[in-house]
Amino acid sequence: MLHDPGDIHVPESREEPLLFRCRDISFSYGRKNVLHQISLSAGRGEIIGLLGPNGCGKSTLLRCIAGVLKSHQGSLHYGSSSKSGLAPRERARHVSFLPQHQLDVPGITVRKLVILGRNPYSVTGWHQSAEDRRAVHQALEQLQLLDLQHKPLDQLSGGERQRAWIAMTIAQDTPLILLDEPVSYLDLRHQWAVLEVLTELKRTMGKTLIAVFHDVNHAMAVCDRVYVMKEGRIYSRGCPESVLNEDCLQEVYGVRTCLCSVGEGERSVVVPLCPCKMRRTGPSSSVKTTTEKEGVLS
Ligand SMILES: Nc1ncnc2c1ncn2[C@@H]1O[C@H](COP(=O)(O)OP(=O)(O)OP(=O)(O)O)[C@@H](O)[C@H]1O
Repeated sequence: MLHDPGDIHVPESREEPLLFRCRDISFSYGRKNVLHQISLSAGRGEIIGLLGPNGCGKSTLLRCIAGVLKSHQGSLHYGSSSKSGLAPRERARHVSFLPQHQLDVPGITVRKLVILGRNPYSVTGWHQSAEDRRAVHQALEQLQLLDLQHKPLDQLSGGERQRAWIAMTIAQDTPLILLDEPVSYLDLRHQWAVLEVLTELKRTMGKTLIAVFHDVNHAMAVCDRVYVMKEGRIYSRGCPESVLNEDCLQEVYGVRTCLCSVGEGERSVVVPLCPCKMRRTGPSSSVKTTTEKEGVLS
């Protein structure tokens, strides 16, 4: 059962001006219908999370929003312009998009990759303006890549490469930034460092971000609103704390979870309850926590 009123055209009540909205987007790959009448909006300075199980259509939706795929039905608006009203170069000044998988660019250095993000602004070939240099330096600094900027991309680890692509996307300096699983290859420290960068982009520069997350706790921590998808439809949407509850996660992912408060109760985290095979079965269990192994627990 779908919980989302957006599927039946209920307008969202929003106080801030909308930066982006799409209405009734549908998309098929050949005969395979993947998106069914999706409506979504994003205000200025909002982080929107797209969540849902593998194959539910998140990347396809993001690619439709980016204009990489042309939806068969529905409308897209960036600010007051309809998507069809924007030339590709103009659109690239409005929307940047980091896909889930990137092409190999043999031999290119990190810095040169990030400079490519400035392409929509170049008027005289490859000459870089002071603004280009500032944006490139800032993106490299934000993604902690200054030390790696002259290294070829193909000599970096997967996570370093991911940060370089995010830096390129940020250097494009667009009001709307679309990110498909931006932290999927990153270690714990860099995951949270990148999430911090996304929050800063919103807070200090008023950027609007729409990002796919697989980790519901990432969405819980940084998103103002989330859209949870199931089988090509919006199942539920709203603020993360109210949407990402046990019932929703059970229904959408088929996983039992428990919502816990952390700190002084200012933040909620989702803890998946392990399936029976992994569950400890009592004192005879061979699985022990680190503290138990060290004999800290009696
Ligand atoms: N180029 C393509 N041609 C045909 N079918 C495709 C193509 N790309 C994706 N699909 C199918 O469309 C559906 C949605 O795919 P999509 O990549 O949008 O899902 P997703 O929610 O982003 O999944 P994941 O979490 O695994 O990245 C899937 O069933 C997938 O097999």
